[in-house]
Amino acid sequence: MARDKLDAKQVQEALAGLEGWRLADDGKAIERRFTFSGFNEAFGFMTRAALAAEKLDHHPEWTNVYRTVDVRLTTHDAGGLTELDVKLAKRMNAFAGR
Ligand SMILES: C[C@H](O)[C@H](O)[C@H]1CNC2=NC(N)=NC(=O)C2=N1
Repeated sequence: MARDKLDAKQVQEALAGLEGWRLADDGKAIERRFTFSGFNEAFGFMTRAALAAEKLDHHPEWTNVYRTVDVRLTTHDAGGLTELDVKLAKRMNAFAGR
C-alpha cells in the first residue's frame, strides 16, 4: 500500500534513483535544495509541484527564498518514508528538469 512505511533497504534502493535527494531525520525524511535562475522559475516549480501533491494527496514541507526551494518529504501518517515520498520527489526532479 502506498502509505506503508519503507524499510531501510527499500529506502536505500529508492534513494539510488533520486538524484540530489539525501536522507534526513534518522531516515524518516528525504530533503533536497532546488536552485533556479530566478524567483519566477522557483515559484513556477512550486506551482507544478503543488498540483502534483494535491493529485497524490501527499504534501511537501518546503521553504522558498527567492530562487531556492528547500523541500523535505515524509509521510506523517506512517511516521517515516513511503512510496508517496519517492513518487513526489521524482515528479519534483522532473519539474525541475533534473
Ligand atoms: C488525512 C491526511 O492528512 C491525508 O491523507 C494526507 C494529506 N497529505 C499528506 N502529506 C504527507 N506528507 N503525509 C501525510 O501523511 C499526508 N496525509
